[in-house]
Amino acid sequence: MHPATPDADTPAEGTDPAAPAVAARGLSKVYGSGDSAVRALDGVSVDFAHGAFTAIMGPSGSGKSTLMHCLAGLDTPTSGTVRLGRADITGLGDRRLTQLRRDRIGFVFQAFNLLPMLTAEDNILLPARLAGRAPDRARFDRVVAVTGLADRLDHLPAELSGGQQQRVAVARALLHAPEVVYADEPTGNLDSRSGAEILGFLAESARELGQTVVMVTHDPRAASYADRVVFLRDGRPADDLEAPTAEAVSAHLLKLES
Ligand SMILES: Nc1ncnc2c1ncn2[C@@H]1O[C@H](COP(=O)(O)OP(=O)(O)OP(=O)(O)O)[C@@H](O)[C@H]1O
Repeated sequence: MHPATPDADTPAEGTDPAAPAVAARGLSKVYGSGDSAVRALDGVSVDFAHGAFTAIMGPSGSGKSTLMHCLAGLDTPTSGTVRLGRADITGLGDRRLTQLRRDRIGFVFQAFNLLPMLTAEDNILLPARLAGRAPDRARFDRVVAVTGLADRLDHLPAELSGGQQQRVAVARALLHAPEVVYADEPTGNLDSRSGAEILGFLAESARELGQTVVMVTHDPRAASYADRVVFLRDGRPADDLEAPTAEAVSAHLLKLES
């Protein structure tokens, strides 16, 4: 299905299909001050296109998590701006940021953060219920179909494999058609088969649901599922690779680490 098709995925207010889904301009982040100051990001400008699946990679300490946290409104940059669609999210207060994360962003982290006493279905629906939104049934059915969870909906997390639990977390993140899904090492706790499944779902959600996905990973094989890899070094974009293969990603990483 084409991302621009007007249906349950109608973009939220403030989006502009012609503009990037997310744009960072001159983003810097300094932790601490004086002699102990660490410049985690050093003037990062990068765009993430609508419906693209992008991996962020780079050596340890290169600023990947800091960049993702600033893009997602979980951390405040020292300078520079982040736009989500047309909206500049830098400088928003805590309340507005919390609301924006809830309404317009989805998160998939390494720890699945499912509630053990709720079924898969109730876990997927929980954020919508907490936000007081009536869940969109058509969207729910589509997301459940994409994540292959139809016959697992009444299971508790403890009755699901790690891969299935992570699929529930992905479905939960995708349900409200967020403008962007941020995934931080989403396969870190999974065996390679379950990891491949989750990456397949993220890639499919970009292709079939028009979902913008930004993923931090250390794994060249994981990055090869993305449409593009942005490499960081010392808090700065160092390289950009389209249609990555695991081999090409490894070669770029080796070059960056040398
Ligand atoms: N809260 C913090 N206080 C001080 N320094 C920090 C903080 N968070 C990160 N840093 C520093 O900022 C730099 C970038 O960290 P960041 O976690 O973004 O890197 P990363 O590329 O995600 O690393 P890794 O691959 O090891 O997870 C590092 O030097 C780190 O030590």
